[in-house]
Amino acid sequence: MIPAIEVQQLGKRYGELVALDSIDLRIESGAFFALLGPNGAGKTTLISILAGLTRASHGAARVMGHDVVADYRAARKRLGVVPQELVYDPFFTVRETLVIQSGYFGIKNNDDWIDEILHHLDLTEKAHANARALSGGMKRRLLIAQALVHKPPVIILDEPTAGVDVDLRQSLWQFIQQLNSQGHTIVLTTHYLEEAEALCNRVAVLKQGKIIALDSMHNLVHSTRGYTLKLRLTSNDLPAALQAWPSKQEGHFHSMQIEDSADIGVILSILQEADVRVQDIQLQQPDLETVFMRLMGTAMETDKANGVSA
Ligand SMILES: Nc1ncnc2c1ncn2[C@@H]1O[C@H](COP(=O)(O)OP(=O)(O)OP(=O)(O)O)[C@@H](O)[C@H]1O
Repeated sequence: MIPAIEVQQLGKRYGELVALDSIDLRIESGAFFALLGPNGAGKTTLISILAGLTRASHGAARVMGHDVVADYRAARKRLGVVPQELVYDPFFTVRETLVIQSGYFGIKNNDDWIDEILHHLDLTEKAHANARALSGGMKRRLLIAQALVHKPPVIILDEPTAGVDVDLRQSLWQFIQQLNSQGHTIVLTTHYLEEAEALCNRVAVLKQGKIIALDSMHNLVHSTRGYTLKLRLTSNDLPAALQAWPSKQEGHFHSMQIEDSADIGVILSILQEADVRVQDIQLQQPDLETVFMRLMGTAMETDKANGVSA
């Protein structure tokens, strides 16, 4: 099957700065894909190249098999991008904006689909409101609607839920999941790692223009061994016998890294011997956030070893 997105040795420089460092990436059709990374990692640069807004310095990128430069129109038609920045045309109403956007893709009589999008994004009541009169969250919803007017098989959402309230977030994800189950490929960048973990089945992590992890969400999250044991104790300090244990203080809790469940018994018996009582105990499985933080730490250590400054 043709991959939804295929990127080969793709690089982008801004002067001396390497925003993308010869990356290879294949996103299968039908995936719900998370593109993660800290600020400045290169996510938006990659998206801009795919959307034809930025020219790569070298390498190739294809959307549904169409080269984003040589076959720009075909590639662009297959892609819907929700940009990170709130850009909108202040002169038009919500509905007019969507009709005009449909026109860019040569689509006439798009009313039924526009109504459906407006409904799912809870914008029906604002259909005749001027775009400039919308709240920030509503403007973001309009951007999402604009990206969907031509029913693109590949949808890229760059931080789509920034500034969107909890209720709408839920209904937005339901809609996006519905589109994914109908066969649309979804690529999501977000700093809300919980959202990415719940929704996406594959993930790439970018750091300083390089892909430092690429795997299924399940494999990536379970690549980290061990658990976090959180303890609230009657004493502020850990007993001497536990001082060397990998741990940190988080509010009232001591957060301890343990390898396996047998460690729990060891820790509890040390506490009992030291006459320290446990007021609250929580055991946390590794999650995407733990893995992400570790990956960022490892990448920094590798950079230091290679003499790269952060
Ligand atoms: N037009 C530009 N001119 C110069 N440098 C740029 C330009 N656009 C991006 N950069 C730089 O390229 C690097 C990658 O930026 P990019 O916006 O792709 O990161 P990002 O992963 O999307 O970050 P964020 O999570 O903050 O959105 C950054 O160091 C940024 O400063």
